[in-house]
Amino acid sequence: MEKNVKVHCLTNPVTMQSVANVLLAAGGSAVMAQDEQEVEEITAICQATLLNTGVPDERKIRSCILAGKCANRLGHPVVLDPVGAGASKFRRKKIGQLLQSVVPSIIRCNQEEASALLRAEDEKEFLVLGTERQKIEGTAESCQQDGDAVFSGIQSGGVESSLELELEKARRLAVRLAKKYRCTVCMTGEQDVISDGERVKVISGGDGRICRITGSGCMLSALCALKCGDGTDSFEAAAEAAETWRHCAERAGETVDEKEEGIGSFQIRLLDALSLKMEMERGRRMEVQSRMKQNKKRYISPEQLRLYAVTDRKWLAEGETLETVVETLVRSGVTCVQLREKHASDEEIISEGKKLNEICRKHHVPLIVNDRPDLAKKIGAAGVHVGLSDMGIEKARELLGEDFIIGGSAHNVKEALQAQKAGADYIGCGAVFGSQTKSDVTTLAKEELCAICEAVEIPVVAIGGITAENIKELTGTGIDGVAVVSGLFAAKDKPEMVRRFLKAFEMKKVLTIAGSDCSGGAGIQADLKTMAANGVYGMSAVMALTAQNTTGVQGIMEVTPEFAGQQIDSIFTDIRPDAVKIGMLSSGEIIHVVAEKLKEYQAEHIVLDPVMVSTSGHRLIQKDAEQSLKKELFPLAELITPNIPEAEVLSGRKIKNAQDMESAAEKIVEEYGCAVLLKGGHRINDANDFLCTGEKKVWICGERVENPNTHGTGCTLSSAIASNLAKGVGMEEAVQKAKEYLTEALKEQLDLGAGSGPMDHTLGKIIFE
Ligand SMILES: Cc1ncc(COP(=O)(O)OP(=O)(O)O)c(N)n1
Ligand SMILES: Cc1ncsc1CCOP(=O)(O)O
Ligand SMILES: [Mg+2]
Repeated sequence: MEKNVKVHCLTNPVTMQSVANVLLAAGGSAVMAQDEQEVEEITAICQATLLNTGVPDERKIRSCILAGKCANRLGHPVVLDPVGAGASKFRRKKIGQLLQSVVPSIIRCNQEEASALLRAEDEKEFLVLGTERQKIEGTAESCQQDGDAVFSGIQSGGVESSLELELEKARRLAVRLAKKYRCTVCMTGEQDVISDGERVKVISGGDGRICRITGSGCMLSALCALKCGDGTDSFEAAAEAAETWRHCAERAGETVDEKEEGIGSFQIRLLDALSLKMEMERGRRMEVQSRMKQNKKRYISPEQLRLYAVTDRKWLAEGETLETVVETLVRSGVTCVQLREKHASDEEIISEGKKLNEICRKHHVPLIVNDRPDLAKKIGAAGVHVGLSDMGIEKARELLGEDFIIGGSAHNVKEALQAQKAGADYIGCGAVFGSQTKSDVTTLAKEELCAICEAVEIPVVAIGGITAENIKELTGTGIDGVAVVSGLFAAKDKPEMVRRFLKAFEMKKVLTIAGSDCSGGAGIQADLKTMAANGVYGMSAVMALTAQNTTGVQGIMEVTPEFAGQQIDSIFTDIRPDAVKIGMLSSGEIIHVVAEKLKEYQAEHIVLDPVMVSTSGHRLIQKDAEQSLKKELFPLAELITPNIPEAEVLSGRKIKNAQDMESAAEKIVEEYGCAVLLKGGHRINDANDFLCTGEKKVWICGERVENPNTHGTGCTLSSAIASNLAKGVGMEEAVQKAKEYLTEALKEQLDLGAGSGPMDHTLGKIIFE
């Protein structure tokens, strides 16, 4: 919050004081007026209006309507908290009337209230919510995670948590309500769902104790009003408020001493957490401001360059205009916009630029003007992009001073370093995939792009022919974002296209289904370390605990098949993995459950390390389990990674040399239909593996590293391959990169334990100190 935002609160008598305190703690202030004779005057001197219908009566609703209409006229944001909207006919009617007269920016409600607001129109929604809802229809709301004061005394016993809707239903509910009232909905519950009808954000975390506090929902509504009172887009404001509130609840929960303190202390800690968070943010903001002042430079962060939309009217469909399309794109999540209209006159660029600038400013997205520093200045844009045949960067800086962003183009490392030296704030590199928008371009090789990213300190964006499909080929190049013309402007469904582009930047998630190695060198421990080092988010479903160390295995305790399945359910129903690595599964029953679950969830990119025979030749799983593995899991795998003894069992052939390896791998591919990476190991060669995918047969050569500590190399290799596949890398490159990672880990020469020790999965790098 930059300035002290005043929120006009028409509030709930039960929570009036809490609302005032929360606004003060968050750095704003509350002004409370309710009489019809003064509400409009007070609305006008505040920056936001909060309509909490609280304990409604005719006069209160009339005042809410007057204040809401006045705020609408003045363009001030209005937050509506329709307390207990479905609890009585009177409430339903009065809140309905209010919504006919006032356009809210945000409706902050719980799921019951959301349904009640939709109910008049669509009775079916209630049926979808199930019988539990019917039990309380027309009565009070449940605990509802936001503890609204009015109803905290009349909860209908025993139905609280069973009233929570499944997330998907909650999402649909929020989207429908947002569409119906053309506003943002901030719907609290087990998880908070924020939607403006197009965008949806789900927020989790917090602390269950918050629902035992009177008025926590009212306080959140006040935070929503405060956030949008400073001009923040209502969707962002609601999401920020809900995130802040859950964060504060978590902090409060952590600081309450459960033995000594009760719910009263929790409430105080909640306020403490809020004020401390705001203090910290204020401190950080001042630091950034003073840094910006010192540098006197407009700063563009790598995040702001993530999805950079570059205009070209030629891609617009009938009925579309640059303004409507840019508005849709930035609302959907585009992070930067460039006005690039090669055939427009100066006057047209200035007038179009001013309109786009307004839209971009509203959504806090920088507008950059192509080629012309002079026009960027006239428009008041955030910056300019100049190429090699335009005005040079130094000259542009002279003209614009230190406050404008300047982007430069580069096609090789030398040009990139020159642009950086000349004072560019970011670099655009292309055309990475050719282009139908710009004809006079040469294609920039991926290797050159990697070298540029490595060489410069400033952010780099790739440009040219980038689509939601081919963007994954840019994974691992080091770019900070992509600049896109036709891929966005010619898209039919633009919000969906933005979502697809942004998804490419999301952190990828990988699941390991394997056994634990308490000594940390192999099994799920090695898998998780490998995933972290390879930049993906690791998750694990533990199939067995082993007591082992570098000298051997001392004990095994399997989980039950039911529990094995339960873990996989927990993972897939919340954080869907982009790839799965399967390691040691010791019984046929567990293998069966794993196969069924992976089929049920249609898991992708399954890499299976068939831990059947140790490198020394010992069988590690029972015969029936081996059959289940072959019959049930191999057909689901994209790749299996046997060592030589395992490949001998699978192919039924002896493997004595490289040629035997090739024919054994081909036989396995033929029989089981999945790709095979046959690991050379010390019996044939130390570092070369044979990859056979059916279409392609290739030796993947690696560097031989003298290191006796090889505990967990198989787990590490397969996890690294799964991580690469999750990032969208093709199979051959995924294997090649995984082998390089393994080589580096071996080269660290970690030497722990009495036997064959583990590797250093961090490659000796400490990422936080
Ligand atoms: C982000 C971004 N990168 C590169 C370019 C290309 O600029 P330039 O080489 O000057 O070519 P034109 O766009 O002027 O045709 C760009 N515009 N944006
Ligand atoms: C301006 C520019 N510079 C290199 S390629 C290009 C055009 C990119 O357009 P598209 O994304 O439609 O290929
Ligand atoms: Mg140019």
